[in-house]
Amino acid sequence: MQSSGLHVPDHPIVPFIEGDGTGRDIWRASVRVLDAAVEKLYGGKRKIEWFEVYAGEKAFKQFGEWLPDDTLVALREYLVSIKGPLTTPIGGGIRSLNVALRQELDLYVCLRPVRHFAGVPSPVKRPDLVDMVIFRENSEDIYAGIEWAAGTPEAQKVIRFLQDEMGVKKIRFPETSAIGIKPISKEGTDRLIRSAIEYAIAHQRKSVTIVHKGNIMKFTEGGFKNWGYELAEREFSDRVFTWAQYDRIKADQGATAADQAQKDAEAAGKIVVKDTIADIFLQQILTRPAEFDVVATMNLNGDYISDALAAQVGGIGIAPGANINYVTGHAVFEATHGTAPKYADLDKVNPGSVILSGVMMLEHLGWQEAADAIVASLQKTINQKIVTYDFARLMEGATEVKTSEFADALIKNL
Ligand SMILES: NC(=O)C1=CN([C@@H]2O[C@H](COP(=O)(O)OP(=O)(O)OC[C@H]3O[C@@H](n4cnc5c(N)ncnc54)[C@H](OP(=O)(O)O)[C@@H]3O)[C@@H](O)[C@H]2O)C=CC1
Ligand SMILES: O=C(O)CCC(=O)C(=O)O
Ligand SMILES: [Mg+2]
Repeated sequence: MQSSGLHVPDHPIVPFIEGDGTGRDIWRASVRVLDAAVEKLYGGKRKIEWFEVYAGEKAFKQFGEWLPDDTLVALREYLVSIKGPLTTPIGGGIRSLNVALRQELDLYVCLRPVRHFAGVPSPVKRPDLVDMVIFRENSEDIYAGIEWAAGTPEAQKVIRFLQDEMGVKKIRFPETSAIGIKPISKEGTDRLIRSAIEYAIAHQRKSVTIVHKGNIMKFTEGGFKNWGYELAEREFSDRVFTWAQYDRIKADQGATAADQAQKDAEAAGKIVVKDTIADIFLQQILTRPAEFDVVATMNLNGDYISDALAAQVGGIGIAPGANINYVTGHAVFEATHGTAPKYADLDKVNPGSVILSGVMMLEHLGWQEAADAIVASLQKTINQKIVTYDFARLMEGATEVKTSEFADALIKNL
């Protein structure tokens, strides 16, 4: 990583974590597709040197540790890596290894593009109108896992502090409450919103929508919204038009003038930075998806929104993502879905999400030709109605194939 960006050798060493559950089936299939595309496009001049590193159940079985230090050393050293999903137990046990990796490497953006591939079955009438890119803040929020279990001395201590020293009277059942903390900072918000706007500029996107619940959580989610607008106007004044500006023009000169100012800004190619409260956003992505483009939001909202939006374009079997620190160059590519344990080792699930995460990785490396070839092959394979169970159950006349066979079809269609 240099100030001009990533400099990628022709044979980069890329660490991978296979993942738990269905991760095993998916990784085996995905790596073949990625290698085949690179081989086909660059004829041996370029090649990824895969380096297995361990996390999750495989690491615990082999080394007695869920996230060995060596894994973190490798991910830091080699900058760009890819992983399968890792299991997080519910209500106890280890904390999320996925979150730990994001925190350890300070991967502050979770980038999840959502687009439709023609022919993929969807629950909505116009899935083709969904073309959004989620920028999910990845290091803060209630998601950071700062919480204490009900009945523990720690929870009691925090509750007593809140009641005795902060005058809090709103904890309904103080004796039996668990307590969680939701840190949202200006720095965290600034770097996320900056990345979202820079992406929107680089990819000629029309708008960035800040999604928050700032009417209720005024200082955390409301802070995110306000800091977002301030950052947009401070750092991108000649490239954006914000709804905060709109409101000021409306207050001074009336609604017609504000409308005209936005129209003029759009005609000049400026990016509209707007905001939406999270509950109505979840309705509007279904009813008016074409109005949303880049979406910038906090960690928990982003988690929910990414699965919801994935459903609109065919589900979690085709939902890629990346965890990125744009300053250090560290990036860990991973699917939006989890380990789907009931399907583990059946060679059944859709490897599309990890393969498309690999496509994002190839783009990140600047190997655009190989990335494009995989996307074209995926579209061709879907056109042939060769799909895994998740699509087959919703498509007429589909040929249902296994994970490995889907990879075979993709390679054939490259
Ligand atoms: N980044 C990560 O590593 C993530 C890890 N997780 C972890 O994964 C575990 C399981 O979580 P869970 O909530 O069940 O969510 P999952 O995403 O693992 O699975 C939920 C459902 O999504 C569908 N699905 C998932 N993956 C695929 C695929 N590749 N192809 C087709 N369909 C798929 C299946 O639906 P159906 O049954 O309808 O066919 C599955 O039952 C948890 O421990 C969770 O913490 C969760 C999310 C991300
Ligand atoms: O860490 C986990 O187990 C879940 C993570 C998750 O759902 C996500 O990042 O989308
Ligand atoms: Mg999730």
